Amino acid sequence: MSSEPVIHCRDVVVRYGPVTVLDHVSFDVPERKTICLVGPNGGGKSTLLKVLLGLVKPQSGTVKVLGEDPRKARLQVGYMPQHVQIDSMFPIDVEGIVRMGRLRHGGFGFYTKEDNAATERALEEVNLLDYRRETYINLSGGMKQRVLIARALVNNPQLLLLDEPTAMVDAHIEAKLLEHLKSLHNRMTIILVTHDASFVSGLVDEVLCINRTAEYHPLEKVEDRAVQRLYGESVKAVRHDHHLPHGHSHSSEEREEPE
Ligand SMILES: Nc1ncnc2c1ncn2[C@@H]1O[C@H](COP(=O)(O)OP(=O)(O)OP(=O)(O)O)[C@@H](O)[C@H]1O
Repeated sequence: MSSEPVIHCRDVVVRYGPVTVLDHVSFDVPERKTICLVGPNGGGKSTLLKVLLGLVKPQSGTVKVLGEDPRKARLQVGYMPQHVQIDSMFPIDVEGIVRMGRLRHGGFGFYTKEDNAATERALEEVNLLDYRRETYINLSGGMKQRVLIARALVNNPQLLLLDEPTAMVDAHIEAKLLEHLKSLHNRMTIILVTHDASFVSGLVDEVLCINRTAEYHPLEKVEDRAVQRLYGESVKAVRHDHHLPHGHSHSSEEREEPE
């Protein structure tokens, strides 16, 4: 592979009406790095992910994903959103959710054999093949999260974007997700947004702090007080010790998880 960065942003400006959300943001992400995005609420993290997905077009600046315009690179980018709105009157199964990741722009219609095989592989990867016919909305937070990861992986992407992947799960599920991300680390470039930065210990190569601007900080620097003032409390939690805090919990709804 070439040494071209997987992500290249130069002087990217995004405004919503009169409000500048990203102000001359410039950074590169080299191949097979795992980068954590941290920053205060409203700092522009989700907007930056949308720019990388080609969903938000900057007013100015250059964005290249895998050397292309983000919209062209879209099929090589896996995306796990924070939430998926599923109407409870529309009982889509696990397989249906994952297969959605195979939809091409304007390509509604029948799924091919390849689509079905890719769906199966992705479900196997997250160990949920036996749950393929279960109704998605009935699953626990941790299982839903794994289904969404399978959907993000279904095109065997070169770049994986995860928006708050631990937002709805308990500490033991976090630990499993961490192990899974470590296993993907050698295969693809990973960008993850998190408020729960203790989760990323031992996984991320660098932290990209976003607060209207973007700045890389090596892990050891983000505990610096000046950095914390700029980018908020979330930065504080990035540590090198590789344990998850005991009793740390986001939800009590978990049911027994398949290993
Ligand atoms: N579609 C939109 N129209 C107008 N303003 C928006 C839109 N999307 C986001 N914003 C505003 O842009 C700013 C940045 O939002 P963004 O969601 O990117 O931040 P964030 O860092 O992801 O925040 P959080 O940590 O709370 O998820 C916020 O002030 C938000 O209210």
